[in-house]
Amino acid sequence: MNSSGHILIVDDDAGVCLAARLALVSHFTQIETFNAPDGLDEVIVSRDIDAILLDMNFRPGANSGQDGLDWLDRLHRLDPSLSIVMMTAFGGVTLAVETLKRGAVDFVLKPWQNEKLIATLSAAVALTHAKREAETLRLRGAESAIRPGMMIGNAPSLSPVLRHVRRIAPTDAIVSIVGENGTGKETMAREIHRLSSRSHLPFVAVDLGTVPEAFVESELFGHRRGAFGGADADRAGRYQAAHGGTLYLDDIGSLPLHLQKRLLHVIEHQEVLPIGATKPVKVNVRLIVSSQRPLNERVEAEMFRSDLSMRLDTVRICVPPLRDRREDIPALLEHFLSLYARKHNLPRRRASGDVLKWIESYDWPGNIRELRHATERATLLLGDERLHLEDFPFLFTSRTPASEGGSYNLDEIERVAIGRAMSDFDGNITLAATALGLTRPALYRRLEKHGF
Ligand SMILES: Nc1ncnc2c1ncn2[C@@H]1O[C@H](COP(=O)(O)OP(=O)(O)OP(=O)(O)O)[C@@H](O)[C@H]1O
Repeated sequence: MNSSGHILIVDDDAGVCLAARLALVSHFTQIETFNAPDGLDEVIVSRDIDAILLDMNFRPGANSGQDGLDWLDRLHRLDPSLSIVMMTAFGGVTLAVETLKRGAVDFVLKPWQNEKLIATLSAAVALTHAKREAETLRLRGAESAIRPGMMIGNAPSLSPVLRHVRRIAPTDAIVSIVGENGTGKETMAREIHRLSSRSHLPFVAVDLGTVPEAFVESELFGHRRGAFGGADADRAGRYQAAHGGTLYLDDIGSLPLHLQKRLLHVIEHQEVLPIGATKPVKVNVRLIVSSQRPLNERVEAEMFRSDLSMRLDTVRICVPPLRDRREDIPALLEHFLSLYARKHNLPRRRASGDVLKWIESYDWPGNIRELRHATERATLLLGDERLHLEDFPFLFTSRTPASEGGSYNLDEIERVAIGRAMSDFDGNITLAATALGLTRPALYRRLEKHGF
């Protein structure tokens, strides 16, 4: 029997490592041995390991098993799907039970019987594979809910945008998407790709705002081996990687001036010249770019070439901020609540009318991304299944400061005091009401009156 599997054996006794390797080598695809667990965390995050056979004691004379338990905890936290089988010459039943409670999948006593060792590790590898497959399916299920085609939104301010998207998607036109942070520009770009004839070919996204300036050229257009120090192999750029499909350049306004002419050339000739290459490579790519502000503002500031701006900005799609499409907030909230409940295996929380009203009236400066993160946080903080104002303390922080300047208007003073109390007590109604000298219903009435 040969179980495909990559096994690590960790024991300070080189003889034990050798004996285990000999017993296992013809049954698994790869065996590695280590005389100490130091550095194991790096190994398991950087390589595809299927099971670990881990000793309990690593220091001379130690026999308490504490080292093994500590490493078991550490590795298990790092990758809960990875099966760890413990081995010891000293452990009795108590220690065995303790390791199983802490996440080990099984326990082997030294000296072992080879058949038993092989069977235990085969089962451990199979378990790792099953857990990873289940995890992949679960995440795939969870993510698919936010994949293109499942875009949430039918607010009146979004409908003309979506109509426009559907009209231009099947063409090869370059599209420029403009919108604030987190409004869904990349989601929109993916939707355009999905609705185009290129949908079965790659969609490649590059956030130009995060690529250091010195690397942008190589990132986009690639390089040949030896083109510069550190270029030890040919590398295709993202433009080539998107061949046949769509290239999405986020934050196009930050493309360095000296590369703007090159991009224009690539668009016009549909060919890229990797750094250090002598012959250009033909590419067939549909380009979608995005920016937070219209590109002509960068042109006016002399940070962007007007010829490139005109080429990129012929079809412009403006994604409205969430505060201008509040009608979509309940659906988005519901969507993220069920997404994160599934992703984290937690009960799905429900938003009652009052909480929903406040969430809807908040301005969401970070737009859909902020709503998404706030919903994930609220799911993880799970107090009970109903959402409470305390789960969204920032709803009040942003409303507080308007009139710090010393207004004499009693109504205004009341509004500021309530905002501050809600913020100081993280949205906890009972504590805020007590601090303000009000009953809970009275505080609710005033929150409503002041439009919190
Ligand atoms: N219509 C939508 N329905 C569901 N989820 C959405 C929708 N639009 C955006 N999202 C989610 O909101 C988050 C932000 O979206 P996205 O990354 O597309 O925004 P962006 O405008 O490109 O952000 P940035 O300005 O940072 O580049 C993502 O997690 C995305 O899945």
